[in-house]
Amino acid sequence: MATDLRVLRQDDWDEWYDNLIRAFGGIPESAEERALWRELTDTDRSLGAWDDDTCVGTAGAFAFRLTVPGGAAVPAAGVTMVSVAATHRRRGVLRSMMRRQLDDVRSWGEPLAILTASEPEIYGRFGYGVGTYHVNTEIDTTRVRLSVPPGTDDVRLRYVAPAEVLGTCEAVYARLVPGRPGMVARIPGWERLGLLDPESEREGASPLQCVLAERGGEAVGFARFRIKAGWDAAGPKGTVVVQDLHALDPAAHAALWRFLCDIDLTSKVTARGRPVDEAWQHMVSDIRRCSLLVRDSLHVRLVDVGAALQARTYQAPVDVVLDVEDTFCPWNTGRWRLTGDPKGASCARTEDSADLSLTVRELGSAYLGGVSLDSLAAAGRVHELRQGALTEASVAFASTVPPWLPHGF
Ligand SMILES: CC(=O)SCCNC(=O)CCNC(=O)[C@H](O)C(C)(C)COP(=O)(O)OP(=O)(O)OC[C@H]1O[C@@H](n2cnc3c(N)ncnc32)[C@H](O)[C@@H]1OP(=O)(O)O
Repeated sequence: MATDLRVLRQDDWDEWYDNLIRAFGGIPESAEERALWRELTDTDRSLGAWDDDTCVGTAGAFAFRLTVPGGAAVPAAGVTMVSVAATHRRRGVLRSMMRRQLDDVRSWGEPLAILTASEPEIYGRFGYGVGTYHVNTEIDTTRVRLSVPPGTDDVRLRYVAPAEVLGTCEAVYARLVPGRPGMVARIPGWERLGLLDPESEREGASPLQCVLAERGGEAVGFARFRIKAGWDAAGPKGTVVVQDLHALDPAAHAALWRFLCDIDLTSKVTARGRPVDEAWQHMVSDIRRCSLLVRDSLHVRLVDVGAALQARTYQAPVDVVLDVEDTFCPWNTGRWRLTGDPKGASCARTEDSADLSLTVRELGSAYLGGVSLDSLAAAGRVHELRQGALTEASVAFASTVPPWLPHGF
């Protein structure tokens, strides 16, 4: 049975989206959320697989700009809304969509494709590597106290209605994007996702609350969170469920975390998807009382190896020949000379002998500077062909600021 793969038409969106929702369990979203995803869907960049008149496969690609080491905002297809009907699974529908999609991304001139995976096992075969990790945490605030840096008490916190200060919060977010590899500049409408607050998804917690951090009347950070009240025989046992927290400086960061850890009638703070290097981890009195679960986050695929590698900078001088294997996108296969430093880079095809050999998947993992080539080599996934090349490249590819993607998509 052959399915027909075609670009999504506006009129087909409802059936297309229903296939996606069903593949994720079939629980309908609120009307507001559905309408927002419809608005955010770029139909010209989306694919549907059809069996006669029935939609059996979906895949989209947001037109993102991704911050890479050095601060450039590089076009990256944000692969999303991937699903195949359970009636048609494991017959190659996903593979056909990934084939068409990566060909499209290449034709659009976007050097990168990125995604957050429902299951990490799916996308490696298509050349994606895990490029960022994040931390989920649960802090026992009955036992943990924060030692905060100087200036924390100068930060003023106030409750505000989340929608009223959306523009202010977005301005804070926008200032952070260039400084952190892995962050994505907002596309229009995306900011409203952060305000979606259907009661059905709160799991008994309060409506969304927002606290703005200010210094001298200027916004320097914000936190959005919910409170899940709870009691047992010994008294209050509420949980603070953090949704977003962004701060422009260490004092604002500390003020917001101290506030969240200190709310009366709560004994726990939970936060998902936080950066691996977040400063609060070094302020707490007892790190063992803060469970830290590290998870894969952004999966990165170099669609155009040369353009991608020269779009970022390198934290130390590097001059290496990479022998790249890319079975799914063979236009990348071959030897590439990468020359770079903290100011810029060039990457072009070469006939020179190789210093390192690896697949495009390892390049995707190392690309944002959060996974070291050295550790990939220790796993047998990168091979050193010239002595010293591995250390040289590992040091150069690393990023002082670990990459972080603050949200899924
Ligand atoms: C970026 C995102 O949107 S992530 C969201 C992904 N979607 C979901 O998880 C929703 C539920 N799952 C599904 O809709 C489907 O099962 C999909 C999309 C994951 C897979 O679709 P299928 O059409 O069954 O995949 P297809 O038949 O093309 O498989 C291609 C290869 O991937 C493998 N594969 C597919 N799904 C999985 C999986 N969940 N885990 C491990 N391997 C998988 C297949 O075995 C096959 O391997 P091979 O190349 O070695 O033969």
